[in-house]
Amino acid sequence: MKILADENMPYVQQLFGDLGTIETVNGRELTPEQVQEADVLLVRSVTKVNQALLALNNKLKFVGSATIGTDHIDQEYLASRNIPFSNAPGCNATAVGEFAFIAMLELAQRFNSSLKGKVVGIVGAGNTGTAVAKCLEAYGIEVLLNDPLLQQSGDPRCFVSLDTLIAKCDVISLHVPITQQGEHKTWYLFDEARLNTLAENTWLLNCCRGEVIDNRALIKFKQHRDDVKVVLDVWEGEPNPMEELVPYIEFCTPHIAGYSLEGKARGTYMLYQKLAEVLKLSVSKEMDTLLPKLWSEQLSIAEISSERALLQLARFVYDLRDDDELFRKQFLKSQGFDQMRKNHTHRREFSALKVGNTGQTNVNWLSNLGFSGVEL
Ligand SMILES: NC(=O)C1=CN([C@@H]2O[C@H](COP(=O)(O)OP(=O)(O)OC[C@H]3O[C@@H](n4cnc5c(N)ncnc54)[C@H](O)[C@@H]3O)[C@@H](O)[C@H]2O)C=CC1
Ligand SMILES: O=C(O)C(=O)[C@H](O)COP(=O)(O)O
Repeated sequence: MKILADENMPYVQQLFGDLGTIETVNGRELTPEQVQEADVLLVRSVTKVNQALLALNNKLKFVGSATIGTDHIDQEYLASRNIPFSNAPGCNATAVGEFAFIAMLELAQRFNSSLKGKVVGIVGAGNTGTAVAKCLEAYGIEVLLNDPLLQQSGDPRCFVSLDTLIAKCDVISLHVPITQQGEHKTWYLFDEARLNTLAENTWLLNCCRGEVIDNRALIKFKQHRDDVKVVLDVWEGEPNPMEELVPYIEFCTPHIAGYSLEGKARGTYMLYQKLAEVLKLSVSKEMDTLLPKLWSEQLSIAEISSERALLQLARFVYDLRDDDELFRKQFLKSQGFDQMRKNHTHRREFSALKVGNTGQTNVNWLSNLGFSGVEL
């Protein structure tokens, strides 16, 4: 069996090695000729899987995408050819949640403000949006949710309209899939008109898909609204963000909010489980055996005395400033955006850090934030 896998997918050899021959490929440049002989195709978000890509292949038994988003997959076409497909829902939700939380702490530090006391609005309350809310609520932040689809489906949480969220929130974090049709389409959800409704001093974060914000309109908006601060992990026209936009953005990253080691491993592992199901094989491998041990056995914390101390702890896990600095140096170089993604050192999730309480004060809330080993 020939298994074609994106070169940026960790643990493919360990999980799929027994099942066939693995060939790794650059997912962004994959051609129909390369796919021709594949029995299994494992991709990430940069590969458009459609009729054009699969035109020469008549033996494909499974397509898997180790991602949450599925906008790069023509699922209708796969179904028409009876090719089973699976993505990896939720695989990197914790990574995105922690990324957005850390970015908010960084904004607070940069603008001599405090995250504590702000109201945060989450647009899209699925896996990633809920993961952000979990971090914020552990830290005692008030969160408002907007998700008309979940609201209509009877989700028992409390929801507000997007207009109310914009009016009431100091911080807005976007977590919707990209959709181009229907009543709740998200393409340019934040267009010029909506950007102009943002309250003074709003912080806006986009960790979902670039086109949820009209990036040209954002440039125009920022030219006269320096009070609004923006964090972008995703960009319209990836891998080529608009050059004029970058100077207006506080923290720039190349679509790596979901790049925790655990998140990527979970993505590959979920595809392994799905392929085993499709091929009727038993699942013989455990995900936990893939990951390196806990990152630090013990970090004893007397107290987190201030938001600054919390940011120090967060930076110990992931220092967003490093990626931002590299992004500004690299994004205009040929392949700069993709090289940064390819070479990204996977950060660990909070759960990889074992935090010990010295008993002097109550730091139990850190376990709600996701850290391991906090004594209760
Ligand atoms: N930057 C990154 O590295 C990553 C980006 N993503 C992106 O984030 C998106 C969301 O991921 P998840 O939360 O896991 O997906 P999910 O499917 O669990 O949740 C998305 C939520 O958005 C809601 N929604 C859809 N249209 C909406 C609208 N117009 N207004 C408000 N809510 C709306 C849906 O009802 C759903 O509850 C993915 O589709 C993907 O595009 C996901 C993972 C990593
Ligand atoms: O899961 C998703 O959806 C994402 O956006 C991915 O985390 C992005 O990573 P790649 O699949 O492009 O490596």
